Amino acid sequence: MIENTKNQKIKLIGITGKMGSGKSLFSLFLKKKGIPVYSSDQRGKILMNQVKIIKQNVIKYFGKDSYRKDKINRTYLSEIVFKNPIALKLLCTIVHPWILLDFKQWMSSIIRIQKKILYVIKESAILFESKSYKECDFIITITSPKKNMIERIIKRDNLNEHQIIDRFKNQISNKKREKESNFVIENYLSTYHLQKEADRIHKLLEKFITQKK
Ligand SMILES: CC(C)(COP(=O)(O)OP(=O)(O)OC[C@H]1O[C@@H](n2cnc3c(N)ncnc32)[C@H](O)[C@@H]1O)[C@@H](O)C(=O)NCCC(=O)NCCS
Ligand SMILES: Nc1ncnc2c1ncn2[C@@H]1O[C@H](COP(=O)(O)OP(=O)(O)OP(=O)(O)O)[C@@H](O)[C@H]1O
Repeated sequence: MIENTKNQKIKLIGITGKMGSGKSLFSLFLKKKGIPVYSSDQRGKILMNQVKIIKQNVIKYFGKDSYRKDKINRTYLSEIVFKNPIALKLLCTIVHPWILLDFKQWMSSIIRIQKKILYVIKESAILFESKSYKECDFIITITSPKKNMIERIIKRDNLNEHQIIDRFKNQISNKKREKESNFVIENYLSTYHLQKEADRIHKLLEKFITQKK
């Protein structure tokens, strides 16, 4: 929970789920309602391109090929880290402190600009693994059948099934996520259905938050 300048409390909602579960789409539906969304994936990659120390460390430990034309070489790094948990941990150690700092700065700017919002969203595939869940007031897990997730990622990204499975192996089980979550959204129907679920959760959150004040 974060306090704005008027001592109003803004709740932090964590949205998580395995790769391709639909957490970005779910967050987008809430964003369209005016809810600020911080995407850890997106910001992580921007920071890897922009922050000099990250760049220096990534090159130091993973080699010059980690960057191509000054941009992070996602294919090269993915091939290394998603096959090797120790390498992934090292990359996370380099990048995550910067994501945490960036999130704090983002939050401060939201508090300055937005006076009326009740909650903000932090979207992260690794909300639990990174321990960020501890700062959240409510946690939403998006789940999908494995088959659907794989189909969607193949359609969206230039990845094959083996590469997708390698990433899944580095993510905690849905059982563990669900245990710590306030809401679990099953995304196995249409995107229209997911949108309706986002509407329902938005109303519930508004109700809970205003009741607790
Ligand atoms: C290796 C990188 C460059 C690959 O980039 P790419 O564009 O292919 O993937 P992207 O970052 O969009 O992530 C896509 C999905 O991969 C999975 N994934 C990414 N990082 C991790 C991780 N550290 N642990 C487990 N799964 C991960 C998530 O499901 C994520 O949503 C990138 O994933 C990376 O730098 N990851 C480590 C830093 C990190 O943890 N960032 C925040 C992720 S929430
Ligand atoms: N119910 C659905 N029906 C059809 N397509 C869907 C559905 N839900 C999500 N998608 C699509 O599947 C893809 C993956 O969804 P999304 O990007 O939201 O997943 P994610 O959990 O954020 O994945 P990642 O961790 O890789 O970022 C997107 O192209 C999205 O538009």
